[in-house]
Amino acid sequence: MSSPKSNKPKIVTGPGGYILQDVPHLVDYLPDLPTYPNPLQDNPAYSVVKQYFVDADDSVPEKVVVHKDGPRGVHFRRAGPRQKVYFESDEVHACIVTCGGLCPGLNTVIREIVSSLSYMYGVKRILGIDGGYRGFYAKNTIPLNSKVVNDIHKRGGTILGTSRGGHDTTKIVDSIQDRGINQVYIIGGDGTQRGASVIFEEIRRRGLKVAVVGIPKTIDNDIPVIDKSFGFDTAVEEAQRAINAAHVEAESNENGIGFVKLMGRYSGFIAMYATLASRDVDCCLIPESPFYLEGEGGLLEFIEKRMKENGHMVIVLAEGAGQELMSKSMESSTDASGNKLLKDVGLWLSQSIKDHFKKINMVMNLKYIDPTYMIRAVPSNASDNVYCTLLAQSAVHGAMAGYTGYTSGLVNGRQTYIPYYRITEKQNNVVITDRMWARLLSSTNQPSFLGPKDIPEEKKELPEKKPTVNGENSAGVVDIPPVTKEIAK
Ligand SMILES: Nc1ncnc2c1ncn2[C@@H]1O[C@H](COP(=O)(O)OP(=O)(O)O)[C@@H](O)[C@H]1O
Ligand SMILES: O=P(O)(O)OC[C@H]1O[C@](O)(COP(=O)(O)O)[C@@H](O)[C@@H]1O
Ligand SMILES: [Mg+2]
Repeated sequence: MSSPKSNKPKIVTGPGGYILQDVPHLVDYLPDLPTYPNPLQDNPAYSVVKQYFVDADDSVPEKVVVHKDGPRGVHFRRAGPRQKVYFESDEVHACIVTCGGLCPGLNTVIREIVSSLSYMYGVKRILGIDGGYRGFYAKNTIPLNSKVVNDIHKRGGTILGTSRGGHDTTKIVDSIQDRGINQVYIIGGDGTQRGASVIFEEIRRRGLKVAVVGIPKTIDNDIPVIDKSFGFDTAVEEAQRAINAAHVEAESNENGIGFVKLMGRYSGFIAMYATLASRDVDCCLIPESPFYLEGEGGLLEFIEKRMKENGHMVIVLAEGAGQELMSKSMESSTDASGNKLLKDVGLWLSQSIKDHFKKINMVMNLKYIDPTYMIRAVPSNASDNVYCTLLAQSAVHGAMAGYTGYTSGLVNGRQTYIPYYRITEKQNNVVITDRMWARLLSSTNQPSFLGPKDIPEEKKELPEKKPTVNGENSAGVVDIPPVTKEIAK
């Protein structure tokens, strides 16, 4: 195991190739902290639960499908209430912040963090940070209690407000220290979790008794390790409304094309799942799967063929798809967080399709629907609400138990604590050589548009050998393109 005071990963190994990628704990750098009995043991809701405290040695495997002779592999610490806590109820001064883009379920997570702290641990002092990271030092705080958050899960967005950019570690940690905050709940995507990681490092460097907890939010589902992000199901469901409308328009017009653009900067999960769910989609285009327009095997040839066969079609496009096809001369810039701003591939592609049909002198009616922000702004659905609740409760149990520097996340259906480096090192992407994308291709009956040059070498050589993720090969991780992140303050 690495030295507890260092910022090296905490790795515990065991028999049979067992590896625990553990999360930091306050006692790693404050060894003499007192502990207290968990107040949950007197909570009537928990008194009937047979084993309500999680065993200290419980962990959750990252991969559930393993070869019979293979090692036990990587595990994460199981989330849940512990017998001893490192904070007394009166001592806790918590804060919650939401950062990055919107995602259905943000308000539910806020509500459930507040409820868990108040109802399970008797915490009375909870602050909302207004408007993302910069709210720590540039804005007033919002006092939160069960009454204030009672109804908020029925609303989209975040009652705390959010922002991009403005992450100034020193100012943020100064503010945490000055206000006497000792539990920080940070809800946000990949960028936010990177920010949380540096806040945690600074807090550890200063030797503060402050638990830093991340809760992963990403409508694009681009955060690795976790099964999926909260709000993703809601987004896929909401996308159905746009796809249905596109289908109705397409069917009702002569040679109609219904064309829907969905979110997905680098990861096409929303487009892929919305397509699979709908069954009305003839072609799905995502950032991970290159395509080309002209010539044999190109997109335009396929559209023409499908139109001649069916008289209408529906196309779903993720916003990050085909970016490389658009004019290089079009200026590309970044948002305040350093994320590359995308060119509008939807408008460009619909114009290219229109031009093509004009050229071949064929009647065609294209209706372009861009529901991107509508999908993101809705409240979360029932299953996401349950997910948000468990996520928030797990996050709170971990902080009360003294864990810090972690992201709370669902792994193979179990709540876990994941060290930041596993969340921030990679990005979750659709792996187009895996089974899920093949399922989509066979469902839409679209060509892959891939040439041999588009298939990674290792996939050509080792088609069968790679162990599957969750038994389905449904998602993979790739390195984040270095150009995407330049932090603007
Ligand atoms: N590498 C980083 N280090 C510190 N803060 C970061 C980093 N990347 C992003 N952030 C901050 O995290 C916040 C959200 O990031 P952003 O990329 O906009 O959204 P998301 O977290 O949803 O991916 C912003 O305030 C941004 O300044
Ligand atoms: O216009 P905004 O608010 O910058 O958001 C647009 C982007 O937000 C996203 O929903 C992802 O946002 P996050 O990185 O914050 O999760 C992308 O799909 C989209 O490109
Ligand atoms: Mg992001």
